[in-house]
Parts: sequence; structure tokens; C-alpha cells
Amino acid sequence: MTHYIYLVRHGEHQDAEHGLADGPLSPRGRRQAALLADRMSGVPFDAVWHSPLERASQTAHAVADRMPSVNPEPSALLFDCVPTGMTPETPAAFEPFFGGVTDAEIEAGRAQMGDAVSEFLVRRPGEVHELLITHNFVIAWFVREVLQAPEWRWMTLNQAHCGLTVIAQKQGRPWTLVSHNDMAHLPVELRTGLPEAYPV
Ligand SMILES: O=C(O)[C@@H](CO)OP(=O)(O)O
Repeated sequence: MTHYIYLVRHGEHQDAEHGLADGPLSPRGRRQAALLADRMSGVPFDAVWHSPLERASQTAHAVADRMPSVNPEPSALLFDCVPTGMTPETPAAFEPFFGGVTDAEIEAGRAQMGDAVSEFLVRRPGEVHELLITHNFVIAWFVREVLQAPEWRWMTLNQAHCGLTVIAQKQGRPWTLVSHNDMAHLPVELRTGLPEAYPV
């Protein structure tokens, strides 16, 4: 019996190129979400959770619309956030990023990620499949947590729009990383959202 959590970053949103924080999915984002829905259509989901932001909600509904028995629900624990601040271990290369982040945002992000781990990374009885549609940094934090990597390491983990990351726990065993940022369902022109173009 295995508990699977499928972590998916939302599709590209319409206003991303104008620097707006949220908005509906772009035409490319809608295609990403449809292909994700095709990919996931055979999974017997017990639950679909999504960040309350529009881009995540629309992505979740694109998947769930194909599964009449699944009702996607928003969770504030999956909201976009900055999980930690600059620490003595954080490489100096990341310093500019934190220039635009307040202490209050970091404190809130850390608390949110602590609560999210307590809520989702728990053993549930039986075979369980849960889909979480959320944001780049949130997925990075979950992966870091599963690997028990140093805190700052979330900054080195990036996921493409509608890339698929799977973590799983078998009865009595630790959480494992099954796959990271799997983009097999996305043609090259739809592999967006990574900091640099994927070289292969
Ligand atoms: O702004 C970003 O780069 C990330 C951070 O998590 O968010 P999103 O996945 O919503 O694009």
C-alpha cells in the first residue's frame, strides 16, 4: 500500500509576461493543463487540492473536469510563498533574490510550509493518490523536505509549468522522490517556466 502525492506547478498564466502576480491561464497554459489532464486521467485520485490563486485553480479544474468523482478544493497551505530567508549557509549568489522579500513574508512562508508538511506529508491508510496543484517554491520545499536537504536547497529546485513531481511513501518506509519535473506529456514548445531553457 502506497501513499502517492503528485505535485504539479500550475500552467503558464496570461499575464506572466507583464509581471502580474496572477491571472487566468494563457492559451499555452490551457494546453499544458489539457495535456496534464490526459496524462493523469487514469489515476484514481482520492483528493485534488490547489492553491487559491486563479492559475492553480484553473489548472486543477482542467484535470478534475475529466474525473466526475473528484472535487478540487483550495488550500491556503498551497499558496505561493517564500519558504525561508537568507541564512549563513545560503550561497551568496542567492542574496539579490532576498532583496525584494520582507521579513514578514519570510516568517509567513516558513509557518505556511511547516503547516503544509504537517498536513500533507503524513501516512494515510491504504492506497492513496493525492494531487496538489501549487507553485514552484512550494514544490521545491516539499522535495527538499523529502530529501532532508539543507533548508536553502529549495532555491536550487525548479519545476516547469505543469511539470509532474511525484513523492511516495510505502507503509513503514520513508518518503521517497519517485520523479522530479517529469515533462513527458509536454512538447518542447510547452516546456515553460524554468529559469533557463532545458538543454535536451
Ligand atoms: O513566482 C514564481 O516564480 C513562483 C514561485 O513559487 O511562483 P509560480 O509557480 O506561481 O510561478
